Amino acid sequence: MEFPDKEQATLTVLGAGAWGSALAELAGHNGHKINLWSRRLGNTLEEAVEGADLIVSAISMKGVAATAGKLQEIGIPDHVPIVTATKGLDAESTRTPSQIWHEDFPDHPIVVLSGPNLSAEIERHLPAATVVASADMAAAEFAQKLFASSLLRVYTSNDPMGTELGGTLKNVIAIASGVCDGLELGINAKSALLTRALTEMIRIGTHLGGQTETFFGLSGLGDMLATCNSALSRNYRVGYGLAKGKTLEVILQELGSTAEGVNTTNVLIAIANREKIPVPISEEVYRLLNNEINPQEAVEALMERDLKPEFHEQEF
Ligand SMILES: NC(=O)C1=CN([C@@H]2O[C@H](COP(=O)(O)OP(=O)(O)OC[C@H]3O[C@@H](n4cnc5c(N)ncnc54)[C@H](O)[C@@H]3O)[C@@H](O)[C@H]2O)C=CC1
Ligand SMILES: O=C(CO)COP(=O)(O)O
Repeated sequence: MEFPDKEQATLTVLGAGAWGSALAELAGHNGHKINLWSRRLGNTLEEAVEGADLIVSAISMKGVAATAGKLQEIGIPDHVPIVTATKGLDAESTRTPSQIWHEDFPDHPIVVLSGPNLSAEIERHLPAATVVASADMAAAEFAQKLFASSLLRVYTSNDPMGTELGGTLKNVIAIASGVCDGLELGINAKSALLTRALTEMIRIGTHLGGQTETFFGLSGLGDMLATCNSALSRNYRVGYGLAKGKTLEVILQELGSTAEGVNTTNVLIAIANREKIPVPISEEVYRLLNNEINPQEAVEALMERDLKPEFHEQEF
């Protein structure tokens, strides 16, 4: 499929929160025309997608299925790619955002955009890199061209599932990392946590269809490093706040925006139990978020697990 080679393309960005606004600004910086849609802006979805060369979804996980359903009723021309930038798992169906978009739009190229992209840094025009991944390489290259600039280096990938799961699973680990820093456990502990967390992400991520090497790239390890080391990350702040004795309710109220890791942890544990995949770090995050243990007990539980080799033969 050939995509339009225009100086000025028209992009529709669904979701005018922190990430949707930053993505709109990045594409706008390249001279493209942006139609921004959100429930609060007052324009209709129908108006927003009219004439779009590409549609970007940056809405929170909880709104993806309903918005995709509405857009399906409206209909969009077949060749228009849908780029999904949401990092989460659907609470009801356990599907990823790209799976939802693909089921509703089986004839459209679906592209996943994910990487170490803290929106507050992007808004300050600090340099960053990201990945656009799709089974349709021409569509990934089209998205690459629209977003790449001196502000954002964009790589392509043919592994949408691995790219999407890296960005999604690391939010659970960011909560654990915030706990680690909040309890002031030190750099040895944090290095151990993040390294074992990557093994855990690869174990579940490859089981769900991602490629191992993708988790070592920008959308996996890269995003884990960004999110697990920055107080700009809302998921990190959830863990940090819990370690400092705040309740989840108060932390989320103070954040006032999306921390996907909370819902993702619950869905991930449902998947891990169903598929019988061990996810010990995520399991402790789950118990902590659900008031079954306190932060100190979570650390003790991880330290006291059965002794074992670092790698199983079948891993990697
Ligand atoms: N902020 C960041 O640094 C980054 C965020 N992301 C991901 O992007 C997604 C959105 O995050 P933010 O923009 O930061 O969150 P936000 O809380 O700032 O904005 C959320 C957006 O989703 C919309 N929304 C929420 N529920 C909805 C529903 N039921 N129907 C339709 N729209 C709905 C809101 O109106 C708003 O436009 C999340 O999945 C997040 O993990 C990805 C990369 C970076
Ligand atoms: O995904 C992100 C950075 O890549 C944003 O992280 P938070 O959602 O934790 O703020």
